[in-house]
Amino acid sequence: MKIATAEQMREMDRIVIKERGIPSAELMERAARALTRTVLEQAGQARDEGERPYRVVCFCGAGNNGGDGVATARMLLERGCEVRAVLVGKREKMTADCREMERRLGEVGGILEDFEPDSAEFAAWCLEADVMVDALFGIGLNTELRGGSLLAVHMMNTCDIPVVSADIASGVEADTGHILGQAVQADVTVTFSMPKAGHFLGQGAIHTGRLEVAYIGIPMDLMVGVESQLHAVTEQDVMLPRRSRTAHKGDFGKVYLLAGSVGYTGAPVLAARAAMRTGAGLVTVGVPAPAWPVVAGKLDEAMAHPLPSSKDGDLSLEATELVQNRAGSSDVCLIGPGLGRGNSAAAVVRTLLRTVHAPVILDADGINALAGHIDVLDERKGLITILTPHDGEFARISDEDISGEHRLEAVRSFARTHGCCLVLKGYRTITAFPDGTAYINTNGNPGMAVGGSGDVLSGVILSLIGQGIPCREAVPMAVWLHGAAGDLCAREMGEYGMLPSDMIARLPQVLERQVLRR
Ligand SMILES: NC(=O)C1=CN([C@@H]2O[C@H](COP(=O)(O)OP(=O)(O)OC[C@H]3O[C@@H](n4cnc5c(N)ncnc54)[C@H](O)[C@@H]3O)[C@@H](O)[C@H]2O)[C@H](O)CC1
Ligand SMILES: [K+]
Repeated sequence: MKIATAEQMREMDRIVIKERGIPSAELMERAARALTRTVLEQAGQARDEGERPYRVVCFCGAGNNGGDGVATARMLLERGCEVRAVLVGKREKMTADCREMERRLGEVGGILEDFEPDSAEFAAWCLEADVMVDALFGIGLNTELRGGSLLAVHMMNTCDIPVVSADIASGVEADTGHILGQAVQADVTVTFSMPKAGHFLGQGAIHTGRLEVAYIGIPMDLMVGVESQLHAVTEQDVMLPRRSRTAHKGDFGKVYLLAGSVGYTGAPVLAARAAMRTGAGLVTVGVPAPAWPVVAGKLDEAMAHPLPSSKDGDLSLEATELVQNRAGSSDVCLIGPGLGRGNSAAAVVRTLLRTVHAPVILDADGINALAGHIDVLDERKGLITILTPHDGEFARISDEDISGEHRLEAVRSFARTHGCCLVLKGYRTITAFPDGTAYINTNGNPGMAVGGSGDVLSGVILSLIGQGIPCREAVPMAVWLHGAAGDLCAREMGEYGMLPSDMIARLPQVLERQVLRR
């Protein structure tokens, strides 16, 4: 799903209103309809309306986001709810559409009160509310919250009542996810037409809660025409091709893994199993000889072969030629899970990068082998290299600042500079390509933050690329599928006890749901 900037949204609105003849107030009505639906849904989840009508308080700013809130208040009133709409801001600053919505609210007997933060009566009324609507600021927010706005945010965040935000949680900067002073903690955000980067990046992602994207009638050609290099990956974006009835194993990729060492025998097993469970045709695993009996004993379908190793069990330089031959005759290679940080293993990795022309996925110690040798990656420009670091591994190979809202730019900049695909793992994993296109993942949970989880991801990527899915689709899809398997585990067994092997076991179900039926 494409992500739009605040500027692109404003431009779309301008064209719709000026050139397509849809009045701005009509867009606001449609936005309010979507908000109203979600507010009623939220209220209905907490209690049955039977005993007394739902009670909703709408905090409205003076801009058009506030206008959405005022229109929502009217719709809820018409639906029989008890509603109070309060203006948080100066009356003289109200936009024309916000004023128009106040007039329409008056027509059905409602009023837009001034927000009185010190009113005990208002506070007591709010405490009995079923839902709060946050319509203080949307994409127009440009300075830190102050005065009444801050107090309204504080009320919403401390009342323990579900909050529905209009467009974006107030206080979150739409293009960065940066918090301007303080921000509303929404339970649900209903955004209009297209999502914004602030819904997914930095603290903004946390403040957004569940995100709903409401279509409010902006003509499709305008949305399709938005030139965006930023995408959010959701279930609708993940489509796996249906398998040909006449297929054989050669059609689904011959993939090679160079992984494992003494003490790290689980990583190659998890990555190979994940590759198999994602549908790879033939999986071969090269493992240093001392670790080989353990790895081979756990893999039935994959073919594990022992490699020359040093006395301490690390891969030795003598393995180079053998590995080069295996890797060279494969469709794609994954190098690194559990490979260890020995000098000879790192040297073998670098030689492979210099000589193997197949796409290479570097994970864990495969990435560490680039520390101080980033030129090896640069020299591969033109050949596909995919790096899947977590923050620590990324820090070892780059000087980029990955804190908060800098994360997206850091990943993009690295992918651009080094001509690779970079997957920075973590909450809202980001995948970037050399042309600046980036994908933000939207699923997953903290139960996935455990050793072995990354090995599963690299195995899924390996498998999809081996099956011929272009890198640009395969990598963001793999990240989402990995997250979906994790979410399924969390639902079934909780975030504490789930293991990477449980995620592998659920990959088949997750994949099957995404297969194109036509
Ligand atoms: N995109 C659409 O299709 C539609 C958008 N709608 C809604 O309109 C808002 C954007 O409205 P806008 O009036 O441009 O901005 P805001 O309401 O977000 O902000 C109002 C105004 O406030 C000033 N301001 C900014 N920061 C502060 C601050 N910290 N303190 C005080 N004042 C501040 C600034 O001048 C802003 O211009 C969009 O998000 C949607 O919710 C339509 O209703 C439907 C169509
Ligand atoms: K808002």
